[in-house]
Amino acid sequence: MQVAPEIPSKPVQDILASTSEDVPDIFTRDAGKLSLAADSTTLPWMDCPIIDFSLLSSPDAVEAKEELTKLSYALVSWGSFQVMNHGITDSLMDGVREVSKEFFILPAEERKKYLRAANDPEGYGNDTVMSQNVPHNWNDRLYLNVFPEDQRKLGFWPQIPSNFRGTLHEFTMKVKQVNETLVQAMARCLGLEDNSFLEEYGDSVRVTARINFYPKCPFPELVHASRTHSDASAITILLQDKQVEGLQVLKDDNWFKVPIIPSALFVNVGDQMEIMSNGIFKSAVHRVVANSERERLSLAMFCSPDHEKEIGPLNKLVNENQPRLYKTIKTYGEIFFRYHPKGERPITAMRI
Ligand SMILES: O=C(O)CCC(=O)C(=O)O
Ligand SMILES: [Fe+2]
Repeated sequence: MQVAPEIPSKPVQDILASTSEDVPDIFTRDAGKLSLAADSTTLPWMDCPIIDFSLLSSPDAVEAKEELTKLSYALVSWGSFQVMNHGITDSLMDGVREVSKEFFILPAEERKKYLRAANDPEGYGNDTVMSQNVPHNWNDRLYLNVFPEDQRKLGFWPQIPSNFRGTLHEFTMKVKQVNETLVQAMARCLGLEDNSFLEEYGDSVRVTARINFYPKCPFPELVHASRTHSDASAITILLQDKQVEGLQVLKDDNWFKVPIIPSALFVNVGDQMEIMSNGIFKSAVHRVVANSERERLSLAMFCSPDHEKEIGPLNKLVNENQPRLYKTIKTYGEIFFRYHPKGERPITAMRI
């Protein structure tokens, strides 16, 4: 498929600084269809299981089984859940939030050094948009390949603050461990060998960090902070803002607000796990709403199979009662970037 040309945009912060308009129209293209602000006050809170990570590998078989049952429910119903006792300290989580925030509030001249190129997601700036009908997100993000280490393009890694690189590295190594344990538990949920999904990852898990900064918006009901989407990953491990909500998850056609649970990580199933599980686990459809009072920061760590690895529904999950639902695919990340910028959902094109 031909890659459509990108419709260029600057970081939201810099557009705001250079215009007299409250909300420029590149952000409000489908404002007629939006009623996000009204929704946000009246929507119910998401009431999904909180998984105690430490119990997933408990030597007490009954305890471990109970936690696995909770996890199974979360994976097939919500496609997302909160995780406690994951082994990442509060001080590391605060540290990574802190260095991220420090980057986003640097003067434009300094931030500019890390701007991404057209049609390439890696680096700093607004997301790629390829259709005049698709609004830009009210979101500046820094998108970095963080693992394997030889995939890092350090030119995009901020030098200020000086502890940015070390802190993100430390956080990445911890997230990698959380991914492994969770993906093993997810295989157990389906009665499979622990490493069934990890083997599909190929030589190594790929971790991409997406640090999201959502500036305050004078008319939040007119914009998307992040348009409705599901992630391209196998699973996403998300560090939410500590104080400002905004993330919402879709379940059975209804939107739910995701609460902030201090010390917890929010995990969602991405498209590649939905494909590998032959549709048993649901990739979570979610969005983020803007806020007029406060800016918001989040850090999504996308854990995915190696780009060169072909993935598809696991053979053990395909049978007469469960026919194969998805094609075998490679480099899903690239497929994602052909569909999402046009406002389309890539996973629907992967169905047989
Ligand atoms: O900001 C959030 O809470 C979620 C961000 C998100 O969905 C993403 O980066 O893919
Ligand atoms: Fe997402």
